[in-house]
Amino acid sequence: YKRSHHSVGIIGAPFSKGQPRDGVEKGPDLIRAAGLVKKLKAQGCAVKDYGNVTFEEVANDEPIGNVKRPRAVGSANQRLSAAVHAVKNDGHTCVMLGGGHSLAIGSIQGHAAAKKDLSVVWVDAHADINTPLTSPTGNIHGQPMSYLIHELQSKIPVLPNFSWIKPCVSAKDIVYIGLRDVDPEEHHILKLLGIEVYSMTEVDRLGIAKVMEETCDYIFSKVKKPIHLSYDIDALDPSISPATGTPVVGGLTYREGIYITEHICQTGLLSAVDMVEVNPKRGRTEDEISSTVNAAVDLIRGCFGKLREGNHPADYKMPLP
Ligand SMILES: N[C@H]1CN[C@H](C(=O)O)[C@@H]1CCC[B-](O)(O)O
Ligand SMILES: [Mn+2]
Ligand SMILES: [Mn+2]
Repeated sequence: YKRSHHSVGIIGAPFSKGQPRDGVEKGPDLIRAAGLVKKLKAQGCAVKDYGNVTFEEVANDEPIGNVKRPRAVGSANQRLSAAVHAVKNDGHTCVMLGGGHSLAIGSIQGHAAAKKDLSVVWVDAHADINTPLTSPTGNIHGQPMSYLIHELQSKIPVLPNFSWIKPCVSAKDIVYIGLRDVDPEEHHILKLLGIEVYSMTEVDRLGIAKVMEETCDYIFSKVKKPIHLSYDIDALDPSISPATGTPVVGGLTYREGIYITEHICQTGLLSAVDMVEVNPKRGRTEDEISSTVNAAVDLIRGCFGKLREGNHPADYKMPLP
């Protein structure tokens, strides 16, 4: 039984403007209300909740090209980046509760500011790697990776409130798991950059255990880097997590989703995790909302040592008669 002490810093990022559906800003407080802090403490973690980042209102945030809400998204991510950097400087593993996936821009940027070279494991039905010029919708939650990857910077136009972003991830340090709805332009980018992808086809073909074994072999084949796990709740099958903005059938089972976090945890290299795209307004019933929120909580608990075999404190002593 591997004993390791987890120190967790939680940041709420109630932000929805990287995508068109209201409600995703409710994610952080819903996940807290489901008992995340108490449950992490109960499994032996030290937990500090840094509260929610406050985001400035941006008026007249007209699209640039087809890119929607660029000024609000750039400003929000600059604030989030500073908050994540501070949590890392305090020595915690950072948990960023979204909010939409555009927030990965600030989360990864702030993480890289503190830890330099990162490996990124992106668990998602989608690649979120459109550039502002390839995006079919202009929604920035489909683009966050493009602003972060060194090899794509020649393809990124200047955007207001985006000039603070410094590309910080190399294509070779990225692994995708769960892809099943990738735009043609994104597919071209993934192939062009030779990015490691375990789509749902590979999950079916190899099984999740082999996917995780190969993922870790791949990211550790060179020097071991701190892991940034960016988990979009829509990676899970909509039968488990329907309350999300862009659900896609044929997703990860609850068990596969948890296996991913258990496996990442045992590497001992998890340094930051995003849990994004929980949107209560996309749940048709309370049960759909609670199933989605509880899955998010359980995935985070798996990141910090919760095992399905059970756990017990290292210093546990059986009661004596
Ligand atoms: N249908 C996908 C694929 N590409 C689209 C886009 O770029 O707007 C959608 C993005 C989902 C973002 B999400 O993964 O953060 O939910
Ligand atoms: Mn997604
Ligand atoms: Mn996403």
